[in-house]
Amino acid sequence: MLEKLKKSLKEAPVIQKECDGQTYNYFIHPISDGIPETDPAILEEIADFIIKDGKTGGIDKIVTVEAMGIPIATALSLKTGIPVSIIRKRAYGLDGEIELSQSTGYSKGSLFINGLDKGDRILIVDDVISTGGTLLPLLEKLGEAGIDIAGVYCVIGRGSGAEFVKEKTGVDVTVLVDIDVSADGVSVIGGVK
Ligand SMILES: O=P(O)(O)OC[C@H]1O[C@H](OP(=O)(O)OP(=O)(O)O)[C@H](O)[C@@H]1O
Ligand code: HPA
Repeated sequence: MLEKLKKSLKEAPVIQKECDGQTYNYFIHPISDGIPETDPAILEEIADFIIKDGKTGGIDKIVTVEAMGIPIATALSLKTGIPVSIIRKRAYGLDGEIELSQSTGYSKGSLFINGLDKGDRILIVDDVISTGGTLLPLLEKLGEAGIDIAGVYCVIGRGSGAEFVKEKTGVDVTVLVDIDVSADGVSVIGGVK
């Protein structure tokens, strides 16, 4: 299961990023960074797994976060015919736009939700969950806006972000592959069976 993804993760280089006086071991992989290039067979493995998992029925929109959720959401959209809505890092000033603050282990910024309506039933997909500092505020804002979450998939999980989000929101985050990242590289430590 997801063998191409797992094999490629073990080959991912790691660099150090500094944020708030802390060093973050940042892995570089086609799914999380588009570098060196993305094998469509890996995108297909991911989309096929999510579809087989059975939560795409009755969904109005696949929702993802700019930038690296986009290829995953697009692969899923092409296979299911479900449209994609993208949470962007820039403001548009449209009526009903919702801003939220995002923090990762290496960055801070704002995200802007547009194009989702109260009562929409959505599936969220993203490339990575690490601290949960992106997904937690996003789920909170979507909840306040009356959006119905059918499922959340993060392809790569590192650290305890998924558990943190579950504890704070009650929402289950399905992580396809769990990894450990050190300055020496990436190891695959678990994931969906
Ligand atoms: O659990 P967290 O610590 O929040 O990390 C996960 C987030 O980090 C990356 O976003 P980034 O803003 O770097 O976006 P990118 O897709 O543009 O690389 C990734 O796409 C997730 O959204
Ligand atoms: O280490 C990382 N690499 C790529 N994307 C990420 N998003 C959170 N952590 C990471």
